[in-house]
Parts: sequence; C-alpha cells; structure tokens
Amino acid sequence: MTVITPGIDFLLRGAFVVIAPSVLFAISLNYIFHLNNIPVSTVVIVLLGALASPVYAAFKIFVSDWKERRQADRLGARLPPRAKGRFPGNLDVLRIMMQDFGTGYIGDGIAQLMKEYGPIVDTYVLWDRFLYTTCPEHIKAMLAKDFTNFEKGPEYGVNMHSVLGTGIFNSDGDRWKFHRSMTRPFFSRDRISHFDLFDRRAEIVIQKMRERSRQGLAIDFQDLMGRFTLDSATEFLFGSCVHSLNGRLPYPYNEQLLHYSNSQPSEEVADKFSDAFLQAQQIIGGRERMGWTWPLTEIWCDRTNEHMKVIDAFIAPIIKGAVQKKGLADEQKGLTGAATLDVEKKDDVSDDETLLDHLVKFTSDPVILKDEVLNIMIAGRDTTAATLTIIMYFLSTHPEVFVRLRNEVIEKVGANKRPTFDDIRDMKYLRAVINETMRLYPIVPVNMRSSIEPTVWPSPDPNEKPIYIPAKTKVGYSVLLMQRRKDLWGPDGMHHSYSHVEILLRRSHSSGLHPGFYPDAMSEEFDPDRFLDDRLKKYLISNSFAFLPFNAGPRICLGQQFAYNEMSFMIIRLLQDFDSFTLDEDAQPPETKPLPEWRNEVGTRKGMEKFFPKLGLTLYAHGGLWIKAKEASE
Ligand code: HEM
Repeated sequence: MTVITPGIDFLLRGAFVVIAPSVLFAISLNYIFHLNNIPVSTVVIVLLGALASPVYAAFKIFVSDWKERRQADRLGARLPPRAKGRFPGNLDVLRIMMQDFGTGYIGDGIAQLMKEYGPIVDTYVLWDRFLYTTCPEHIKAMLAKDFTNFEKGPEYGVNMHSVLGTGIFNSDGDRWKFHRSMTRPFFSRDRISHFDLFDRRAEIVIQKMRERSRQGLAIDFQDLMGRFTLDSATEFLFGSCVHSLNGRLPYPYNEQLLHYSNSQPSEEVADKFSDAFLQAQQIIGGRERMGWTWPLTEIWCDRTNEHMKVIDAFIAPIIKGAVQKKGLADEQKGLTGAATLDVEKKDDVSDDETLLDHLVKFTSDPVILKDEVLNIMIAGRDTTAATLTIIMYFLSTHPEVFVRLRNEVIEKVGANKRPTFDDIRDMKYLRAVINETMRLYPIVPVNMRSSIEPTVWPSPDPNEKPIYIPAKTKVGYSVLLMQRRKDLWGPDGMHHSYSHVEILLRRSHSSGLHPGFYPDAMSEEFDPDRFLDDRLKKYLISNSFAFLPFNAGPRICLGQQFAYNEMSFMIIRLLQDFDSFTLDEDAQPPETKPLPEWRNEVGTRKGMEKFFPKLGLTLYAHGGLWIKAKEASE
C-alpha cells in the first residue's frame, strides 16, 4: 500500500532537481578553492551554490529558446506569439486563466489573450511552453492529419491516473489502440435495444416531473438528467442499474424547509456513488487546470482516494461476478486459457450483452476491466446529462424554438408513440437544436494534446510565416471559442426570423443599454437554423473542423451515435408530455447565479446568460438548472 502522497512525491522530486545542481556546484567550488589554496568562507560557498540552480535553469531555458528560434528560422517559420505578462513567470496570466474556472465566465481568460495575440498564443506560465489555439487547421493537424505526432501525453496521464487508471481516456499509443479495438465493436452497431432502456428510465423522469409540476414547484433538471444517464449507463455498461432515479430529488433552495433539508447527506447507495463520481471528476479536472503545480494542493493525501473507495466498492463485486460468469460458461463449454479467445467471435456483440459481458471476452484482469468501464462511464454520463441540461436551458428561454421543435415532435412521432431510430433520423430540427447547443456549449470546451516531434503549422494570418511547434509542446485547444468565431460561423441575426434591428432592440431592452452600445454582430446567438439554411453549406460543410463537439479523427468520441440517440429520445418524450418549460430563476441558489456584471457585456453570450456555465472535468450548470414544466393538455 502506497503512503507517499502526490504532494510529498512532488516535493521529493523537486527538492532533488533544485538541490542537486546547487550541492554539486558548491562541492566543486570548495574543491577548486581548496586545491588552489584560496581561502573562502563557507557562507560564500553556500550562497554561490544556492545561486547555481536558478542560474542553471535560466541558462537551460535561454539555450533551448535560442535553438528553437534557429530551428524555426531554418524552416522559414516562427515561434507562436508569447504572452508578455507583468509578473515573473507570467503569474498574472495564470491568475487570469484560473479566474475563468472559479468566478469567471468560461473561456474568458483565453479569449482575452487571443484578443491581444491572435488565435494561437503561448501562455508561457512559469517558463513552460503551453499553447492555446482556436484554429481549425491546427486542431485538424493534431486530431487527424498528424495524429501519430500528438498524444495526450505523460503529464495528462499522471494527473488523471488515480481516477481513470490506464483506460481508453487516459492512454496513448499501443495501449490506447488495445482499448479502442476492444471497445469499438460494442458501439459500432445500431443497438436498437437501448431504446427499451431509455424508455424505462424516461418514464420515471416524466413521472417525477409531473409530480413536481403538480406541486407547483421547480425541479433541478440537471440533477434529474444526471440520474437518468447514471441509471442508463450503469445498466448499459454493467447490467446493474443503481436506480438513482428512485432516490430523493432536491427541492429548490427556497422551499427546502417545507420539505426536507438538502444539506443532510443522503445515505442512499446511488447518491453516494453519484456524489463520489462527481467529486473524483472535479478533483482531476482541477489538477488539469493547475498544471504541474497541482500536487502542492495534495500534500497530505490523494484527494481522490476516499471517493474512489466508494466507486470501487460498487464496481468491484460487479466485475468479479462478470468474470466468474464468463469462467463458468467457458468451463461448461470445456474451454480453457487462450482457447476461449480463439473460439469466441470477439467482435460479435449480441443484443442483450452489456459492455462488461463484451469486455470479459478479451481479458479477466479486474484492473483493466474496472478502468475501461469507469472511463466509459465518465466519458458518457455527465457529457450527455449536461448537454441535455443546456438544451433544456435554451428551450426554456427560446419559446419560438420550443414551439417549432414540439411541432416537429408531434408531426413526426405523435403525441404518445415511443420514438424509433427512424423517427429520430428524420427529425432535422431536433438535430439542429442539439447541434446548436453543442456549438455554443461543447461539453469538453477545452482539451489538450502534446507534440512528440517538432512540426510546422500554417499561420492563421496568411501574410505571416508559418508556425513552428517544437517537440514536447503542450497545446490546449478551445473548441468553445472556435465554435463561436464569427469568421467561421458568420454573424448572427442575418437569417433569423427577427430582423437585425429587432435583435439589437431585444438586447438593449434586456440590458438597459442603448442599441448603439452593441458593437458588432457575433456568432453567439442561439440559432438552430445555422444547421439548416444556406449557412450550413457556406460555413460548416466547407470547413468541417470548425464544429468538433465530439472531437475528430481516430480518437473521435465512441459514443457519439449513442449520445444523439439518448438525447433525442429524452427530448422527444419530454416534448410529448409537457407543452412549456420555464426557467425558475428564483429557485436557483443565489450564489450560483450569473454575476450581475456579466450583463454589461451586451450582445455576447456572457452578457445574455441566465445560468452559470462551469467546468469540472466537463462543462455543467453551476447550482443546477431549475425549471418549471407545464403538462400538455392532450
Ligand atoms: C453529448 C454527449 C457527448 C459528448 C459531447 C462527447 C464528447 C467527447 C469528446 C470531445 C471526446 C474526446 C476526448 C479526448 O480525446 O480528449 C470523447 C471521447 C470519448 N467518448 Fe464521448 N461524448 C459524449 C457522449 C459519450 C457517450 C454517451 C459515450 C459512451 C457511452 C462516450 C464515449 C466516449 C469514449 C469511449 C471516448 C474516448 C475515445 C478515445 O479516446 O478513443 N461519449 N467524447
């Protein structure tokens, strides 16, 4: 059992790196002075030794910078523009970026840097190269064209390891290939049977919403969707549902006393599991943002430990059961060892098989099985729940979109019928609403890769030299900012059912500012028609890497079709049963509301938002999304 915490490990390694050059230098000096009979006091030797480490580090940085500039020159390229902060090590730049994740609006820090330096910038925090880009051509290079030259990287692996282990999400190279090829067959077919699974859970969701609606109270839709996707995922992955939908749902903060106190931690297994799952993801998400300094916040313990114990306690017996079941089945067939793998058609997946049933055909190693199942749960659960939540946010704040979508549901599926895969494929407006939500709020808003060998990327400004990317460079890419770029998505309002002037008036009305304050048209308006009218061809089809909510290339999301099906199914069911949704801002805990000063930024998403988008490992609505639903009269 390991007793060294991430913090202690970091300090020990750091101490070695910092102290070793100083000690070596001091010993050498002492020896040289002694050899030449030069009398020097120990204090001077110690001081000179202490200076050795920073001087050596500065020299190393200088030499590597110089080499890289020369290499860039030789290739007719340039290094990416570097942010010039006011504090040493660009600590003020770091502060701006961290503010985003605490009290700020998502992406603001990077956007601010990009306004000054352009769509690719080196933040150079603590003298460490860390680029950010929002250029489709750079992202395309990392994810597709030059895929083998970019990896998630060892640093990402260490940050995530205590939760993700070495599962598909957290592996590179051959290990990733092994995970991907083992898991892919499970997702590659039309698994119509999932619709049964969605239907059973959707029924409970609707019943819960009806109950709340009859009490005249708001419901936290994000919490509800978290339960819906947790129950669906646990049944789909392990064949063992946690039944979180049967647990106690939270009441609006201003109604709690009448019902029960939300502050009491629930003892239900599902709630404990769900909470541990959330906390563990929040912690590793935070590590990722803090960069290499995160171990300093975990000096006394690995903060994920207690949460992983809860998760393991739930998953371990399920995995053990699946391995035993497979062993028994093999025994009955008289198969042992490698023979089992030869005889089985591993790529064949029967309709009633869970992911775990499928994986035990490849391995009985409980660690690999746990990592894989947990990775897929993390990849698939909160992503879908949060996207559904933000779709609901847009439906409850855009009645014209709601009405149009509901008409499509009633026309294509009917008021009661269970939707089929063919129905969903036919519903163009539904797909446009989902896509437009994911354009404005991709659930993985920022991601990263690390270069292996040096490479050259095109310059965003064709009049400038291309950009040299040295080996081992970390590159963050913000899909959220890219998907809002006006040059890639066109201005708002031009094709909208409102005239441009009406939009300006609506904005000025909500902000209290004169329309003239609105500086320019932006691609920040929620407008599903972007995915239907001539803008689709003009902007998206001609530049498909401008829309990447599911990533692209060989590591594209494995669950993309599953997610579209699950989200479409849920939305259709909801729109069949309810004929209006409204955002209940009074039910929102006050400390989780968008900050009043955001409203000064008229015409931007930040200025118009009525929920607080925040980033854990993925994006979510801070404090939940409280809505009131009205039952349909039919
Ligand atoms: C709206 C819902 C979803 C969104 C927006 C989404 C988005 C993404 C993104 C951006 C990635 C790339 C991450 C990276 O490479 O760093 C990814 C990977 C992945 N997703 Fe999804 N996802 C969603 C739902 C799902 C679902 C439902 C499942 C499975 C049930 C799933 C399974 C996976 C897996 C296994 C990977 C890793 C692929 C690999 O590395 O080869 N996702 N997803």
